[in-house]
Amino acid sequence: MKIDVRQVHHPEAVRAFDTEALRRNFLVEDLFEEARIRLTYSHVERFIIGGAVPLMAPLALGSDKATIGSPHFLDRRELGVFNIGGPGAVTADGATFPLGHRDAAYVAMGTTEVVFSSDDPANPARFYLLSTPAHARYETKVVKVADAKQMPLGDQATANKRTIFQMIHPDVVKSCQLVMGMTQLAEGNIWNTMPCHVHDRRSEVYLYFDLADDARVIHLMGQPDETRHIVVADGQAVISPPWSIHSGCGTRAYTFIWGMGGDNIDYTDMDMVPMAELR
Ligand SMILES: O=C[C@H](O)[C@@H](O)CC(=O)C(=O)O
Ligand SMILES: [Zn+2]
Repeated sequence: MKIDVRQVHHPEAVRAFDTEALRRNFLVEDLFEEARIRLTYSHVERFIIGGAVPLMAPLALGSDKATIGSPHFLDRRELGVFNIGGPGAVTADGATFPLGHRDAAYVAMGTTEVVFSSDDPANPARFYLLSTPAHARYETKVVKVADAKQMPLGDQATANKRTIFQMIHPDVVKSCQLVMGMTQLAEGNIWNTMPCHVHDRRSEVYLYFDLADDARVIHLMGQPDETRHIVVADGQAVISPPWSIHSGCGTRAYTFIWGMGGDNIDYTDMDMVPMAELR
């Protein structure tokens, strides 16, 4: 198994990046390939960002000497799994956890075998994976989208009416540093996370999905006074370093999975950026 590696950058260096360099360093494309697990290792927060699309044969999550360096993927890590495809299951050390469309699972540190499967290869599961280093073993648990902590946000007038589903969150499941959930925009709404924020003590990854083939999200990144954009298609993820805003405007409504790691697990700990400071 080969893992694509992404380095970290000083924000002053990123100011000089052209479109191609921004995409090569911060956008994760081709996450979901049939019958494969694809992984990207980012030195930002040591996130591992992945996709698994099992067909007939289940797919086992292996480790990698060059990046992880432990015999098993989760020896010193925890894992969030979100199913954005058809019904499937994640099996952790022999215990099978069924995951329907948009359900999630938290997989505990110390799990030696993690296997992904689809119920029907004609309508395969699409598992989005986000992993961070961990220091303690908590409980592997399914979080059904119906059991998420829901938070309505935004307004139709500002085209940002949306629902936040907090799923891997201290109020729902215990984790070391991983905090994850999903944000669904209401029909006719296009903006996420605007007004925007930063949180220097935490990094974040956004995985955009539920976009038509010809729909795009114009994702905004960069320091608040040095913003850049990345044009994102369905099933692609953007890495947001601690110094970067993370916000987006779609050509129509979409859904995204956000995941954070870092110095605290307080979802509300954000430094709001005043509109007048954006450049
Ligand atoms: O730190 C929190 C994250 O950036 C997201 O949860 C924000 C988000 O989903 C939204 O405003 O739509
Ligand atoms: Zn954030």
